[in-house]
Amino acid sequence: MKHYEANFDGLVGPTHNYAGLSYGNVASLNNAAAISSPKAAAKQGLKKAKALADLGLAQGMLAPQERPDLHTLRRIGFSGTDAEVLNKAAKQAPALLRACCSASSMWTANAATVSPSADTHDGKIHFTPANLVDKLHRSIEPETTGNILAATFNNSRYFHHHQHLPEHVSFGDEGAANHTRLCNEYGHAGIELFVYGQEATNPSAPKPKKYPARQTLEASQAIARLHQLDDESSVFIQQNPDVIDQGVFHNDVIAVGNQNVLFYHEQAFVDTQKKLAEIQDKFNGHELHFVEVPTAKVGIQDAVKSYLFNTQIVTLPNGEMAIIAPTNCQENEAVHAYLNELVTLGTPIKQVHYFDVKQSMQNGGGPACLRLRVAMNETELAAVNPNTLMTDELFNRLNLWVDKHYRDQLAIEDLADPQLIVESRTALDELTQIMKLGSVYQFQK
Ligand SMILES: NCCC[C@H](NC(=O)CCC(=O)O)C(=O)O
Repeated sequence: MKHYEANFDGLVGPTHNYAGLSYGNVASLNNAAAISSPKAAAKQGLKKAKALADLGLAQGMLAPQERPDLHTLRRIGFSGTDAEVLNKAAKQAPALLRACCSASSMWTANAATVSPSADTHDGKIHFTPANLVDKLHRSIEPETTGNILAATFNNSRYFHHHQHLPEHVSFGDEGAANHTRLCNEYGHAGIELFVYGQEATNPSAPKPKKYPARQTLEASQAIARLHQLDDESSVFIQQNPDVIDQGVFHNDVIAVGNQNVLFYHEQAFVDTQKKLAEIQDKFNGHELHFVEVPTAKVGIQDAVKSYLFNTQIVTLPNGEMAIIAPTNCQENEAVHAYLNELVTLGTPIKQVHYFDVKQSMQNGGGPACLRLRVAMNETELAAVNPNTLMTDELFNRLNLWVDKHYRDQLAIEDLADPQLIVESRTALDELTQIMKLGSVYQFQK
């Protein structure tokens, strides 16, 4: 039986914009009110996804969400026709309108946490959409995320879909961005690392002083229970609160793992040595590579700016590992030098491939934020909705679809344009036909 780790990238939605919505995410705040290009953003993402498929990797796409989110605007009291709802929100509550227009579902690392069948008791792949309660614009994603995941992984024999965790800060959950799996081979049982920012039920435990810790230990533990993971194969690690205060709002901004490699910054975790020993112990004596990047080589600011750790580490068909990095890593001297050195260090990582995903980077989302990993065997992969899997044909179709429906430029004021509702719905309706998703959006119900 063959095994894969598929990446499901989030297709950038037609309203991609820079609204400065994510306090604690330095890029989002720094680029607030900049003019975006939804068309360029979607094409950058598609190009990266297609390049990974061309490298021989299993690659899928996840549909974006309906924005502006008229359903939420109506829920909070704006009434009338769609255009009236939008106009009233733009005048009376522009900040709420901006929250209802974000294309943030593109960062599918935050769509859900996924545990492959080799790790779970019932032998199914488990999915729990992230509730994303820390940010208003993201907290409106989970229900539709659940619909899209169910339409993509649409076979109950292999895929178990859970509801998102209760919508309270005690259960703040940001999905796979705070979850890494280490294993020998993708098809073998692995250990799942859950990295959290704070303990909700223990006020004396360490937490950041300035920026929010979006993930709680309680949420991570709930996911491990739901996904039927063993204690022997789960490790809970606290993220260093000091680095959260320096802009590391998710663990995937400071660490990433693949198979038997954990690539992380010296300052990433609390109790690092103890936790590495626990990982080693639970890994049952198999060879592990802890690739630690010292502050002396790459400081936290450089890591946050370049997104050195928001890279994807992938295993190529020839067994070598490659790093999929944003071009921002090439442009940062210290980081570029580090990556050039890394491929010579004798770790399994032998190649670096750079991609321009700047439209996403300007909102704090790198290559790793743009993808949700799903480790699968060939039977499970064959059970995935085939119209979501990247092929030459899907790539061409989606590029034409973007050309037809997406704007070249979008300014914050444009979010009040009722025409954007029509454009966005027309595009998404056509997309659900291309990807054969059925009715996953509110406007289709
Ligand atoms: N995993 C990367 C997530 C990036 C995302 N940025 C945003 O939502 C920015 C949106 C804006 O500011 O317009 C976030 O912070 O959750």
